Amino acid sequence: MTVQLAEYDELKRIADEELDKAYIPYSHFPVGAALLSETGDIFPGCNIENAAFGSTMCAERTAIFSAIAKGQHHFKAMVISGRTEGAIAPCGSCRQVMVEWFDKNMPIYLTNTSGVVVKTDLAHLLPGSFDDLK
Ligand SMILES: O=c1ccn([C@H]2C[C@H](O)[C@@H](CO)O2)c(=O)[nH]1
Ligand SMILES: [Zn+2]
Repeated sequence: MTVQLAEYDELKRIADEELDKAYIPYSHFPVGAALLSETGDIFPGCNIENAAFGSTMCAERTAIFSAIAKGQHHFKAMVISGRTEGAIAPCGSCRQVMVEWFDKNMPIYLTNTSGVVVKTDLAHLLPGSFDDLK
């Protein structure tokens, strides 16, 4: 599965843009995501916190669930961004949700706003995952 450089650049731009949309009154830790569907549409996501901390939604799942709600089931790439020192890393819950929707080798780019980019996939992020359907 190939992702064009222009597609990556657009995903990265949107993931970075989402950092300013994150609702983070509790952690002050913004996360941005952008998901490219097979149809070429891009679904943005930011983290959205809640006073009941467990009701917080991560940026990655915001993007994935928004795409599903639009009827998209097939995806080509995801970019995640953080204002972190190194590359941002998705939490365990997000990795499990990704397994439900992404191919094991779909490119996932873990980035920050200082130029770090790590290209990975679910085979590396969640090896040996529980995966009933595939
Ligand atoms: O994969 C992750 C991990 C954490 N966060 C958010 C949740 C919370 O708002 C903040 C601190 O955990 O970062 C994400 O958006 N994605
Ligand atoms: Zn998460």
